[in-house]
Formats: sequence, C-alpha cells, structure tokens
Amino acid sequence: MKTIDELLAEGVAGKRVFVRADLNVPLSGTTITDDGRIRAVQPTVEKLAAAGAKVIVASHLGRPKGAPDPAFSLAPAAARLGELTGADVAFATDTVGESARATVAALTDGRVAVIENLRFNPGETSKDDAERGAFADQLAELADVYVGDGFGAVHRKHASVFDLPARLPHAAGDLIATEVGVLKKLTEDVARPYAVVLGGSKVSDKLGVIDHLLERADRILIGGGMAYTFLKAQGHEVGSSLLQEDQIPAVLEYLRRAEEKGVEFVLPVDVVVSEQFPDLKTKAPTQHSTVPAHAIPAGVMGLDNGPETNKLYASKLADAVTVFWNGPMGVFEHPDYAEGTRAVAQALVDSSGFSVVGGGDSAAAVRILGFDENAFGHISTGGGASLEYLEGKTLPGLAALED
Ligand SMILES: Nc1ncnc2c1ncn2[C@@H]1O[C@H](COP(=O)(O)OP(=O)(O)O)[C@@H](O)[C@H]1O
Ligand SMILES: O=C(OP(=O)(O)O)[C@H](O)COP(=O)(O)O
Repeated sequence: MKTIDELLAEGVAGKRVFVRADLNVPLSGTTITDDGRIRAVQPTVEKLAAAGAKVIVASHLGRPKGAPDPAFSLAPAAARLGELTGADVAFATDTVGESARATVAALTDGRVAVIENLRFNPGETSKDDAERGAFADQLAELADVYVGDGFGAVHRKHASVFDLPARLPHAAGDLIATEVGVLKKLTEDVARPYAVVLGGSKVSDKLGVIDHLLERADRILIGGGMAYTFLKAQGHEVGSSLLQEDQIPAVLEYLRRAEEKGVEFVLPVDVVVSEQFPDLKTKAPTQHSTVPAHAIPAGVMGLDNGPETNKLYASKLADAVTVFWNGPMGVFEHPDYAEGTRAVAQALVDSSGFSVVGGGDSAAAVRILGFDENAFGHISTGGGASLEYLEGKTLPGLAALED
C-alpha cells in the first residue's frame, strides 16, 4: 500500500485528491454528539491541504435508502471539519451532480470541500457491479488521485470504497495505516487470557465473527442488543428485545462449540428492561426495571445489562491481558441505560491488560461517558471493519489500495 507520505513525495500540489473518510458520526438532530471520526481523518486532510492539494472529502452517514434524506446530511460534519481545521470547508449539496462539480471546480490549491452523503446515490451500496461501477465512474470525474482513509467502512464493497480506487492512482491515509498497524497485532500471538466483548445493535452483521473467535479467544462476553438472540436460543423469553430469530440455530452451534473447545461464553444474568425504547433526543426519564435475564416479561425490551451482569463482566475482564470490545452494552445514549457500557469501560480502564475498543458508537460511548481516551490501548474508528479484519477476511477497501 502506498502511504500518504509517499504520495506527498510524488507531489499533489494542484491535484484534486478524493479522500474517502468515515464521517459517520452520531447525531442528535443536527448536533454531532461525538466528533472522533472527524478528528481521526483530520491529519490526512491537513497534510494534503498543506501540500497544496484540492481536497475532496467524501463519506456515508447512517443508512439512507439510496436517495437524499436531510436527516442524514453531512453538512454538520463538514462544518465541524472546518472548525477543527480552522479553515473554510466548502460543502456540495449533492455527490456527483451540479453542486459537487461546481464546488470542486471552485476549489483552489490547499482548500477543502466535503461532498454530500455518498449513500444518497443508490450506486454507492449496490450489489450490482455495473451500477456501482457507473457511480464510481462519476466520482472519478471529480478527482485525480484517491486516498482511502475511511477505516470504519473498509469492510463494505461499496463504490467509493472498492470501485473508485481501481479508477484512480491511490494511497492509504494515516488513519488506515494506524488502525491496521494496531489490529494486526491482535491477529498474531496475543497475550492471554484474551477476552472479547460483543454488543451493539448490528447483530446480523456481527454474529458471524464468533465463528472465528471460538478459535482465538479464551472468553467471549455478550451484551447489548446481541445478548437476546443468545438468551432466546437458550429457551428464555426476551419480550420485545432486539432479536435475530433466523440466527438461533447458528447461536446454538456457537454455544455447543464453545463448550467443546473450553471457550468461556458469558451472557447477562440480569438486564434492565422497559416497555418502550427511550427518547434519545429529550433523554426524558423512563420507567424501567431490572429483571433476571431468564425471566424477561412479555411486552418489555432489554435495553442494558443489569448490575449483577456488570459485576460479573468486570470480574471476567479484571485478569484479561488482551481485550477487544465492540458494541455498547446497552442504549448508552440514554442515561437510564448507560451503566452496562460504563461498567465495561471502567473494567478496561482498571485492568492492566491491553484493550482495543472498536466501533463508531463504542468509541463515542467511552468519550461521551467521560473516559480518558488514553486509558485504552487503542480506540478504533471501525467496529464491523475491525471485527472482519480480526477474522482475517479480505476487506474490500484495503484490498483496493494494495496494488
Ligand atoms: N439492548 C439494546 N437494544 C437496542 N439497541 C441497543 C441495545 N444495546 C445497545 N444498543 C445500541 O447499539 C448501538 C451501537 O451498535 P453498533 O453500531 O453495532 O456498535 P458500534 O458502532 O460500536 O460498532 C447504539 O446506538 C446502542 O444504543
Ligand atoms: O459505523 C460504522 O460501522 P460500525 O458501527 O461497525 O463501527 C461504519 O460507518 C460503517 O457503517 P455501516 O455499518 O452502515 O456500513
């Protein structure tokens, strides 16, 4: 992979450089609740701008349905990038249309523009190679050089991640280089016990990693929205909790193999439940209670690990020498459901082992809950991306930068 410094040595002054970032930041309305992913790509953007490039920053945000949707606009992220870099950042209100073309044409050397959410175009995420390729062709017209630095999205075979770098001279940005450098160590000989904590809500995306973890980890702790498919598989009712019913046979197989291999599987023993999903905008206090994980009443949903689970998980992490954690333990965005996530973060801070926290929301959670980033071994901007990297899968966005 060509590094950004090698690219700079070749000279980028006056060139239009397309930076595929991951600016998929958590928002409350139009307010960014954690800007970590923007800060993470800032060094690459600033290096290119300082070298006189015309920098075009592109990203997805959320999962819009292939059409413009103001709720998923990148405008707040563009404004924040401007504040962080202390320079004007132009914003194009489309991705490959008139606004993008005019915005890029107006860029002078050393200036930066952000184009609108790539996923407003159906070609970005299409499974059809030709449709993705056609969108990549349009993106390629905007730029002379491609820099891949959206680590959080490198596991996606999307037009801007996979097809576009094949059409332009390309290099990897500093963020990708750092992320791969740290995660690579976890694929080599890890210091044991090696514990992995999995939670969050992208259950169908992430359950598959357990297949691999059964060969690597000593302990697997499951929480957050991931836990209920396991509890259901064990025969417990889970009310209206997040559930991936079609994965129950796979989960049963994971539990069986874990026992066979002596991998310790740890599930919540109690959970915090409520009849309704909380309002994350007003954060209004909710009616909630703690129940045993094997006795979740009908009509309620599990929204956090309970206090007994928090103690149990802290004890399982206390002597772990290597820990990888992806996915919050609850709906941490609301104070009534943040304790499980806080407890895992605190356990990692208290432990002397090496901990990697990965994922847009997990990384945001530790910062929003007030933990010092430096208390963790590494905070990765990618959840799904880091899990798939650890699995040893070929990541489209890294493979595309190889040659
Ligand atoms: N029990 C739960 N039910 C529903 N959502 C949950 C639950 N626990 C955690 N979540 C949600 O999971 C989201 C993060 O999941 P995910 O995207 O998989 O993590 P990451 O971005 O760290 O990879 C958070 O927004 C959080 O509110
Ligand atoms: O937030 C992201 O991934 P993550 O939640 O696994 O960290 C990335 O921006 C990828 O987003 P996607 O899972 O909608 O493709």
